[in-house]
Amino acid sequence: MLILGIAGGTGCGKTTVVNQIVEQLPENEVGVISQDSYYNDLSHLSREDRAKINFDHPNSIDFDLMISHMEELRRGETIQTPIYSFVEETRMEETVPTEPKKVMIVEGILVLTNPKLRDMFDIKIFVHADSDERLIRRLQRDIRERGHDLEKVLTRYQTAVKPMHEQFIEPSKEFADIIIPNNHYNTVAVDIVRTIINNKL
Ligand SMILES: Nc1ncnc2c1ncn2[C@@H]1O[C@H](COP(=O)(O)OP(=O)(O)O)[C@@H](O)[C@H]1O
Ligand SMILES: O=c1ccn([C@@H]2O[C@H](COP(=O)(O)O)[C@@H](O)[C@H]2O)c(=O)[nH]1
Repeated sequence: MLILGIAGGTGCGKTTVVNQIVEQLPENEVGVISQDSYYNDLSHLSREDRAKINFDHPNSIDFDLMISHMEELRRGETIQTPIYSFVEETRMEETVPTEPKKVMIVEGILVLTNPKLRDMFDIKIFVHADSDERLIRRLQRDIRERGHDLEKVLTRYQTAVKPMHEQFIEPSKEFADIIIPNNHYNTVAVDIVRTIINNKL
Protein backbone atom coordinates (compact mmCIF):
# COMPACT_ATOMS: atom_id res chain seq x y z
CA MET A 1 0.00 0.00 0.00
CA LEU A 2 1.21 3.51 -0.88
CA ILE A 3 0.09 6.12 1.66
CA LEU A 4 0.08 9.85 0.84
CA GLY A 5 -0.42 12.44 3.58
CA ILE A 6 -1.78 15.81 2.43
CA ALA A 7 -1.78 18.72 4.90
CA GLY A 8 -2.23 22.49 4.69
CA GLY A 9 -4.19 25.24 6.41
CA THR A 10 -7.94 25.50 6.31
CA GLY A 11 -9.20 26.57 2.88
CA CYS A 12 -5.88 25.93 1.14
CA GLY A 13 -7.67 23.47 -1.15
CA LYS A 14 -6.73 20.03 0.24
CA THR A 15 -10.12 18.46 -0.48
CA THR A 16 -10.22 20.03 -3.93
CA VAL A 17 -6.69 18.82 -4.76
CA VAL A 18 -7.51 15.30 -3.52
CA ASN A 19 -10.70 15.21 -5.61
CA GLN A 20 -8.76 16.37 -8.67
CA ILE A 21 -6.08 13.70 -8.09
CA VAL A 22 -8.61 10.93 -7.57
CA GLU A 23 -11.09 11.78 -10.32
CA GLN A 24 -8.99 10.33 -13.15
CA LEU A 25 -7.75 7.29 -11.26
CA PRO A 26 -9.47 3.89 -11.06
CA GLU A 27 -12.02 4.05 -8.22
CA ASN A 28 -11.21 0.60 -6.86
CA GLU A 29 -7.47 1.37 -6.48
CA VAL A 30 -7.47 4.66 -4.53
CA GLY A 31 -9.10 5.50 -1.20
CA VAL A 32 -9.31 8.72 0.82
CA ILE A 33 -9.29 9.17 4.60
CA SER A 34 -10.14 12.63 5.92
CA GLN A 35 -8.90 13.88 9.28
CA ASP A 36 -12.27 15.64 9.58
CA SER A 37 -13.88 12.22 10.19
CA TYR A 38 -11.74 11.85 13.31
CA TYR A 39 -12.77 14.88 15.35
CA ASN A 40 -13.33 13.70 18.93
CA ASP A 41 -16.79 12.43 19.71
CA LEU A 42 -18.45 15.40 21.45
CA SER A 43 -21.95 14.00 21.60
CA HIS A 44 -21.88 14.13 25.44
CA LEU A 45 -21.55 17.96 25.30
CA SER A 46 -24.32 20.47 24.66
CA ARG A 47 -24.31 22.34 21.36
CA GLU A 48 -23.27 25.49 23.24
CA ASP A 49 -20.28 23.74 24.85
CA ARG A 50 -19.25 22.10 21.58
CA ALA A 51 -19.05 25.54 19.96
CA LYS A 52 -16.36 26.51 22.53
CA ILE A 53 -13.99 23.71 21.44
CA ASN A 54 -10.76 24.65 19.70
CA PHE A 55 -11.15 22.55 16.54
CA ASP A 56 -7.73 23.57 15.26
CA HIS A 57 -5.68 22.14 18.14
CA PRO A 58 -4.20 18.64 17.65
CA ASN A 59 -6.01 17.53 20.84
CA SER A 60 -9.35 17.94 19.04
CA ILE A 61 -8.49 14.96 16.81
CA ASP A 62 -8.77 11.31 17.83
CA PHE A 63 -5.33 10.47 16.42
CA ASP A 64 -5.23 7.12 18.27
CA LEU A 65 -8.29 5.92 16.38
CA MET A 66 -6.99 7.37 13.12
CA ILE A 67 -3.63 5.61 13.50
CA SER A 68 -5.16 2.28 14.48
CA HIS A 69 -7.49 2.54 11.47
CA MET A 70 -4.51 3.17 9.18
CA GLU A 71 -2.78 0.13 10.69
CA GLU A 72 -5.88 -2.00 10.05
CA LEU A 73 -6.06 -0.79 6.44
CA ARG A 74 -2.39 -1.65 5.97
CA ARG A 75 -3.16 -5.16 7.23
CA GLY A 76 -5.83 -5.41 4.53
CA GLU A 77 -8.78 -4.99 6.91
CA THR A 78 -11.92 -2.92 6.30
CA ILE A 79 -12.50 -0.15 8.85
CA GLN A 80 -15.64 1.63 10.06
CA THR A 81 -14.88 5.31 9.43
CA PRO A 82 -16.69 7.74 11.74
CA ILE A 83 -18.95 10.35 10.15
CA TYR A 84 -18.55 13.94 11.41
CA SER A 85 -21.20 16.60 10.95
CA PHE A 86 -19.86 20.16 10.64
CA VAL A 87 -23.39 21.49 10.99
CA GLU A 88 -24.04 19.66 14.29
CA GLU A 89 -20.34 19.91 15.25
CA THR A 90 -20.21 16.35 16.49
CA ARG A 91 -19.63 12.75 15.41
CA MET A 92 -22.68 10.93 14.06
CA GLU A 93 -23.78 7.52 15.33
CA GLU A 94 -23.43 5.97 11.88
CA THR A 95 -20.10 4.87 10.39
CA VAL A 96 -19.11 4.13 6.83
CA PRO A 97 -17.15 1.00 5.84
CA THR A 98 -13.83 1.86 4.17
CA GLU A 99 -11.92 -0.85 2.34
CA PRO A 100 -8.13 -0.86 1.96
CA LYS A 101 -6.94 0.24 -1.47
CA LYS A 102 -3.55 0.05 -3.18
CA VAL A 103 -3.17 3.80 -2.67
CA MET A 104 -4.60 5.59 0.38
CA ILE A 105 -4.65 9.41 0.62
CA VAL A 106 -4.91 10.88 4.13
CA GLU A 107 -5.81 14.56 4.22
CA GLY A 108 -6.32 17.14 6.95
CA ILE A 109 -4.96 20.32 8.49
CA LEU A 110 -3.00 18.48 11.20
CA VAL A 111 -1.95 15.20 9.57
CA LEU A 112 1.73 16.17 9.41
CA THR A 113 1.82 17.29 13.06
CA ASN A 114 1.45 13.81 14.59
CA PRO A 115 4.80 11.96 14.44
CA LYS A 116 3.31 8.45 14.46
CA LEU A 117 0.80 9.19 11.70
CA ARG A 118 3.41 11.13 9.73
CA ASP A 119 5.76 8.14 9.82
CA MET A 120 3.12 6.04 8.08
CA PHE A 121 3.16 8.30 5.00
CA ASP A 122 5.33 7.30 2.04
CA ILE A 123 4.84 10.74 0.48
CA LYS A 124 4.12 13.89 2.48
CA ILE A 125 2.51 16.84 0.71
CA PHE A 126 1.71 20.35 1.98
CA VAL A 127 -0.77 22.48 0.05
CA HIS A 128 -0.01 26.19 0.41
CA ALA A 129 -2.32 29.15 -0.15
CA ASP A 130 -1.87 32.63 1.31
CA SER A 131 -3.81 33.32 4.51
CA ASP A 132 -6.04 35.99 2.94
CA GLU A 133 -7.02 33.56 0.14
CA ARG A 134 -7.72 30.85 2.71
CA LEU A 135 -9.86 33.14 4.85
CA ILE A 136 -11.93 34.26 1.84
CA ARG A 137 -12.47 30.64 0.76
CA ARG A 138 -13.28 29.54 4.30
CA LEU A 139 -15.82 32.33 4.75
CA GLN A 140 -17.60 31.40 1.55
CA ARG A 141 -17.52 27.67 2.27
CA ASP A 142 -18.54 27.79 5.95
CA ILE A 143 -21.47 30.11 5.27
CA ARG A 144 -22.58 28.11 2.22
CA GLU A 145 -21.94 24.55 3.41
CA ARG A 146 -21.33 24.41 7.16
CA GLY A 147 -24.20 26.56 8.46
CA HIS A 148 -21.98 29.26 10.04
CA ASP A 149 -22.51 33.01 9.89
CA LEU A 150 -19.97 35.76 9.15
CA GLU A 151 -19.37 36.61 12.81
CA LYS A 152 -18.84 32.99 13.84
CA VAL A 153 -16.32 32.37 11.06
CA LEU A 154 -14.35 35.53 11.80
CA THR A 155 -14.34 35.07 15.61
CA ARG A 156 -13.20 31.47 15.25
CA TYR A 157 -10.56 32.51 12.74
CA GLN A 158 -9.08 35.07 15.14
CA THR A 159 -9.30 32.99 18.33
CA ALA A 160 -8.40 29.49 17.11
CA VAL A 161 -7.78 29.02 13.38
CA LYS A 162 -5.04 31.63 12.94
CA PRO A 163 -3.09 30.99 16.20
CA MET A 164 -3.24 27.20 15.75
CA HIS A 165 -2.18 27.55 12.13
CA GLU A 166 0.88 29.51 13.21
CA GLN A 167 1.69 27.20 16.13
CA PHE A 168 1.08 23.78 14.58
CA ILE A 169 0.16 23.71 10.89
CA GLU A 170 2.62 26.06 9.22
CA PRO A 171 5.61 24.50 11.11
CA SER A 172 4.55 21.04 9.88
CA LYS A 173 5.38 22.20 6.34
CA GLU A 174 9.02 21.35 7.07
CA PHE A 175 8.12 17.64 7.01
CA ALA A 176 6.69 17.83 3.47
CA ASP A 177 8.40 16.17 0.51
CA ILE A 178 6.32 18.25 -1.91
CA ILE A 179 4.77 21.71 -1.44
CA ILE A 180 1.92 22.55 -3.81
CA PRO A 181 1.32 26.29 -4.38
CA ASN A 182 -2.46 26.62 -4.60
CA ASN A 183 -3.35 30.31 -4.71
CA HIS A 184 -4.61 29.37 -8.18
CA TYR A 185 -5.76 25.97 -9.39
CA ASN A 186 -2.54 24.03 -9.92
CA THR A 187 -3.19 21.40 -12.57
CA VAL A 188 0.54 20.75 -13.13
CA ALA A 189 1.07 19.73 -9.49
CA VAL A 190 -2.06 17.57 -9.56
CA ASP A 191 -0.75 15.83 -12.70
CA ILE A 192 2.63 15.18 -11.04
CA VAL A 193 1.04 13.56 -7.98
CA ARG A 194 -1.28 11.54 -10.23
CA THR A 195 1.75 10.31 -12.20
CA ILE A 196 3.45 9.17 -8.98
CA ILE A 197 0.31 7.25 -8.04
CA ASN A 198 -0.10 5.77 -11.52
CA ASN A 199 3.49 4.48 -11.38
CA LYS A 200 2.60 2.63 -8.19
CA LEU A 201 -0.57 1.22 -9.75
N1 LIG B 1 -7.09 26.95 -6.18
C1 LIG B 1 -8.27 27.40 -5.79
N2 LIG B 1 -8.72 28.58 -6.23
C2 LIG B 1 -9.93 29.07 -5.82
N3 LIG B 1 -10.78 28.43 -4.98
C3 LIG B 1 -10.37 27.24 -4.52
C4 LIG B 1 -9.11 26.65 -4.89
N4 LIG B 1 -9.00 25.46 -4.25
C5 LIG B 1 -10.12 25.30 -3.51
N5 LIG B 1 -10.95 26.36 -3.69
C6 LIG B 1 -12.25 26.57 -3.02
O1 LIG B 1 -11.97 26.96 -1.67
C7 LIG B 1 -12.86 26.33 -0.76
C8 LIG B 1 -12.06 25.50 0.22
O2 LIG B 1 -11.45 24.44 -0.50
P1 LIG B 1 -11.25 23.02 0.16
O3 LIG B 1 -10.72 22.11 -0.90
O4 LIG B 1 -12.48 22.60 0.89
O5 LIG B 1 -10.09 23.37 1.19
P2 LIG B 1 -9.57 22.58 2.47
O6 LIG B 1 -10.01 21.14 2.30
O7 LIG B 1 -8.10 22.75 2.42
O8 LIG B 1 -10.18 23.26 3.64
C9 LIG B 1 -13.83 25.51 -1.61
O9 LIG B 1 -15.02 26.24 -1.79
C10 LIG B 1 -13.09 25.32 -2.94
O10 LIG B 1 -13.98 25.22 -4.01
O1 LIG C 1 -17.05 21.15 14.20
C1 LIG C 1 -16.13 21.70 13.57
C2 LIG C 1 -14.92 21.07 13.34
C3 LIG C 1 -13.94 21.72 12.62
N1 LIG C 1 -14.15 22.97 12.15
C4 LIG C 1 -13.09 23.65 11.38
O2 LIG C 1 -12.75 22.86 10.26
C5 LIG C 1 -11.44 23.21 9.85
C6 LIG C 1 -10.74 22.03 9.21
O3 LIG C 1 -11.40 21.62 8.06
P1 LIG C 1 -10.90 22.06 6.60
O4 LIG C 1 -11.83 21.30 5.70
O5 LIG C 1 -9.48 21.62 6.46
O6 LIG C 1 -11.04 23.53 6.49
C7 LIG C 1 -10.70 23.66 11.09
O7 LIG C 1 -10.01 24.86 10.81
C8 LIG C 1 -11.81 23.87 12.14
O8 LIG C 1 -11.80 25.17 12.66
C9 LIG C 1 -15.34 23.60 12.37
O9 LIG C 1 -15.54 24.75 11.92
N2 LIG C 1 -16.32 22.95 13.08
